[in-house]
Amino acid sequence: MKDMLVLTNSEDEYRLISNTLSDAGSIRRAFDLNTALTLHTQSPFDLIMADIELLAAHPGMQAFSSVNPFVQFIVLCIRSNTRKALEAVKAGAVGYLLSPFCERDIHLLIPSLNRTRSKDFELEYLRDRFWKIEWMDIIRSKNTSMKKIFENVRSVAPTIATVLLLGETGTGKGTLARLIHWHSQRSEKPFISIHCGAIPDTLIESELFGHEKGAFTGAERKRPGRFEMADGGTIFLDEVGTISPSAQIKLLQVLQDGTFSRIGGDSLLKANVRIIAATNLDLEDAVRKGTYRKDLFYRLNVFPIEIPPLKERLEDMEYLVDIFLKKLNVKYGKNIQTVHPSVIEGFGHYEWPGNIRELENILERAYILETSPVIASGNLPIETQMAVAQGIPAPGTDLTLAQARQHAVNACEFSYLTCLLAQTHGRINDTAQKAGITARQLNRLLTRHGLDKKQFKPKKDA
Ligand SMILES: Nc1ncnc2c1ncn2[C@@H]1O[C@H](COP(=O)(O)OP(=O)(O)OP(=O)(O)O)[C@@H](O)[C@H]1O
Repeated sequence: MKDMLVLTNSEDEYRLISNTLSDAGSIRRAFDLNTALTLHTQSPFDLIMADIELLAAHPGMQAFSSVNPFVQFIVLCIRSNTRKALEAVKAGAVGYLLSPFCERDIHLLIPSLNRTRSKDFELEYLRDRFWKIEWMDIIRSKNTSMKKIFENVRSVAPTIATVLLLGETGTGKGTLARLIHWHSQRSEKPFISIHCGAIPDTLIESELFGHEKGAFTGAERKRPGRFEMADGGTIFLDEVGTISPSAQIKLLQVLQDGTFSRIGGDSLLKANVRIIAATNLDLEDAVRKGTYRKDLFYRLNVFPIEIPPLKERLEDMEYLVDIFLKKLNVKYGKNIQTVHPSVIEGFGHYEWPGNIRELENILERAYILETSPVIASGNLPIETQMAVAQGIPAPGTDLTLAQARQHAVNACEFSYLTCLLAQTHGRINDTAQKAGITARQLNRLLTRHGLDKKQFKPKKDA
């Protein structure tokens, strides 16, 4: 879904664009450049369709790009001004529409729009050189808090500062810890992760700091702990809020003096380890209640990063779905490229108590069960299906009847065409005949719904 802005004084053009692209995302309108820039600064747009005269072409595009470097432009321009439109394309616009234009002209621009966006994104980040290419998908976000988080990660990753990651389960704390490690000076050294909550109190100290032979019953051999294993690298202490009081003391010692000793050992060992900790507990509250050491909390809380739950970063739903489908296609080889737009929209009505992990799991299940090239709501768990159903406009919403009807028609056409194309393996003539329309009409519908017949061709065995 895109956030779009139409900058025009023409009522007809605005109406045509908003009707044609209503399914592609949210659309706002401005009548002059200043208002458009104010709206863009408040909440950056992905796509700006602007009258070339109001946009003032190059300077206008630069002003928008300085807020969001990935914003794309389509210029609207009268036929006798084609030269200006071409100049705008040379200056970076992805296309132009010559007035009077029609619905089909708008649809023809959409595939190049998607292509250009991802290429620009990659080029921007390659130029930037800080982020490693394999992490580019993860750091992609439209959400203001997440963008700030990635800026903070960029500042803190190369240092040795202790980082405390806060957030509900499944929000990506472990993923962020890895991101920090892989962008630190220690990336060639080990990243050792330990889930403190999963280890019994009696074993946690020995897991973290190791033990000497005979230190306790069953300690038949000397064993190094995770801090020794992580030497030179990073240790990730997941669920650090759960560790026992005596382990808290030992951890405090590492944070204060950089030293520790194995259980049953006398000698002090040096810890050359960067600590990243995570918790979904309210540690400040635990300190108030006296169940967590205040001095340890302050030592851990040097650079806190709070990750928002998924329901507060719904703008990223499409990016996340994209990442998971790519992974699933590699794992299961089915070549499912999309999730039905109504499903993505419906995801916005769900609470996501398990956050990104829950999204990943339900997509995997739906992927395995899906027999068409598009994931539809039928294979989702019932509570998610109910949320998706809420996204379908019903009487009483703020849509007009005409808009609600158009929405339903689009959804129906989309699922009908994907099922039929799956049956005919993307053969245009067969599909058109079964649908009772001409091949030309079918091609027009495919363009309108962003469907590509190649997606439906049977895969050749390797
Ligand atoms: N930004 C992201 N993009 C794509 N996938 C992500 C992202 N963040 C997390 N994930 C995926 O979501 C799942 C859960 O993430 P992760 O284990 O990092 O969460 P967590 O907050 O550490 O969970 P817990 O508190 O239960 O340990 C993982 O499979 C991870 O790959």
